[in-house]
Amino acid sequence: MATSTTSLNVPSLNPKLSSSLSISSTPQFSVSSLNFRTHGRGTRRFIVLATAGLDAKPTVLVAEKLGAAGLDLLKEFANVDCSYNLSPEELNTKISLCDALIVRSGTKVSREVFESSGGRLKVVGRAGVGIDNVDLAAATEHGCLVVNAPTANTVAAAEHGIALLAAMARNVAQADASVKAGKWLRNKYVGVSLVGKTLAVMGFGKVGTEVARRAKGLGMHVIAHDPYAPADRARAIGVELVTFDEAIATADFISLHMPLTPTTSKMLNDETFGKMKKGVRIVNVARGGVIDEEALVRALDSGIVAQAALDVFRKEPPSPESKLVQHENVIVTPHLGASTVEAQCLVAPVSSLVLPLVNHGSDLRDIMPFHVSLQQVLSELKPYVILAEKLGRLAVQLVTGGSGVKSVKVTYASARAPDDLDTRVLRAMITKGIIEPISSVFVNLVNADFTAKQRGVRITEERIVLDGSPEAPLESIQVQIANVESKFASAISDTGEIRVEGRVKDGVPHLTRVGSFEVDVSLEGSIILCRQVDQPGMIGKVGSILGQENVNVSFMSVGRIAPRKQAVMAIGVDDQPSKQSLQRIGEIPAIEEFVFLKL
Ligand SMILES: NC(=O)c1ccc[n+]([C@@H]2O[C@H](COP(=O)([O-])OP(=O)(O)OC[C@H]3O[C@@H](n4cnc5c(N)ncnc54)[C@H](O)[C@@H]3O)[C@@H](O)[C@H]2O)c1
Ligand SMILES: O=C(O)[C@H](O)COP(=O)(O)O
Repeated sequence: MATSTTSLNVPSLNPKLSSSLSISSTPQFSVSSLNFRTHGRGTRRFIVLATAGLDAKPTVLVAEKLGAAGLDLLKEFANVDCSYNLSPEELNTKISLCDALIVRSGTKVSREVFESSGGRLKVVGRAGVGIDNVDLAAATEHGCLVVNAPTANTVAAAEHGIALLAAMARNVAQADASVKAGKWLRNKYVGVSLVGKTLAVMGFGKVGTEVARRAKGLGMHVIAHDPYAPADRARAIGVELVTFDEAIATADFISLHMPLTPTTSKMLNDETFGKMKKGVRIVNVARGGVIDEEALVRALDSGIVAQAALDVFRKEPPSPESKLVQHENVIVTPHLGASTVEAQCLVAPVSSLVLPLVNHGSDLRDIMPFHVSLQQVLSELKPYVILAEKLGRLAVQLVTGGSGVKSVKVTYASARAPDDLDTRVLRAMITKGIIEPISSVFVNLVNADFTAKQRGVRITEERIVLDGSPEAPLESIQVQIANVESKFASAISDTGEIRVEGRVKDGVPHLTRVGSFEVDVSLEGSIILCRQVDQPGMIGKVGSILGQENVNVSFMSVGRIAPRKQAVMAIGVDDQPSKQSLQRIGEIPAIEEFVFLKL
């Protein structure tokens, strides 16, 4: 019988997996091991799982340079095509001949790539953290798995942030260039000191935390802004969590470490630069898109921003004529945050994940820590899976910064017997909904529980067993987040938690409760929630503001405690209203609070 061999990166996939792999002692599998030398960190051992019965080696396209260890492993078990710097057209052509694709941040894995693959592409391996270059929705639609290495380059990115911070403060790059040009300008390149200065770390996740630790070692006063980070984690290393406005208004240095999401896109813009301390210095090793680059040039020219050090750009590579790149007070590096020998060694084994997923991706049971019938997920549970993710997404967007999401309770109401409904897929999707919008982690069925635990999020589940027909798997799903404040006070239930509840109606997920208010709005597009004093004409007023901007309203529903008392209006919109329209809605006298939520 022909034998092809696959390997599994046990440590980074799921720490529990080693136990589930003990099934591999069946005659179908043989297990051996492979050692990766990781510079300065000893040797890491990866289990290699040989699978009998698969005839052909998979073909893996490596579209960007991968560490030697990962490449060697791939070459042993797959046909490897290393083609770098492909144009989008070349990638689209090649992909139809490939089972897996490995990229870094430089390759755009667009919808066209998945469409061009004709169904052959099973896995995209991202040898690094950020997956904003992969169209995840298209990957899901095409049944393609995406895996990344979320922690492998954390230290490298943090070290690069600190390198840029110090180099910027002491004009290292400019001074180096001038000496090499034959000049000796000791008076021109007088720098500023770091000690005693306030550094605002924006995004207190993996990289942000490591930057904060190092900056404290340099004698800086470190504050951080992260709406979702728990204050106790910050306190533990002597960092104070503050609001966005406080962070930017008090900082001498700002270091950016949030993911690029619709909320963080162009977070630094004309308005926010205007609130900064004059002469602030900015470091960005996160993503270029979090800064409005034209606004940064204006802020540099006006002196609001004294200097900037940038590793990342909205478009990479940036145009060599870019005013920002050429600005004398800006130093730049070509997205080098993860580019250390050590980090590339650590991200390379992502290739060891790709191979088993190619071979077993159609039946995830082989690699999952639990057994779930994908058929069941795709048919019966599908709308509930979507509902679960969207409820998680809504709930986390209702949280105000400062307190951090730590305690999530999910309540399933169902007429099914407890052992007749496996809620683990739903829990994973709620975790995905809660964590993905606020982080660069890609949450899937395999890593959901581990990711939640790693971020200190405790998810508890409760079942309410209903009388009646068990034909539908679930009546409702409720998500509650405890011990947090909400940016929409009406989302807080009578017991003090943020509460959202949803149901599936005619196959479509609906939001049916916010806090103590009953609403009914289908979970498509985006949602505006308004609390108002119940009175005639409110739907018309809001509708006409949105209509003037050609924003299509898909659904409107009002839930009230009693006539003419407080009510919550939920408005489903297909398009994103402008800031001005949202502001006008907020200015309607009867509206007491409102929030815009993206699904
Ligand atoms: N330059 C590089 O080579 C390089 C290397 C590694 C990571 N990165 C990038 O750095 C960023 C951080 O990576 P990470 O691994 O620390 O991710 P992470 O998910 O661990 O941390 C991101 C943090 O940002 C926070 N956040 C989300 N929305 C926010 C907002 N609106 N305001 C403030 N904080 C917000 C999240 O709560 C989270 O704690 C990512 O964009 C990643 O792609 C770049
Ligand atoms: O998201 C990441 O992992 C970093 O931005 C590094 O990207 P790279 O793998 O292209 O260096």
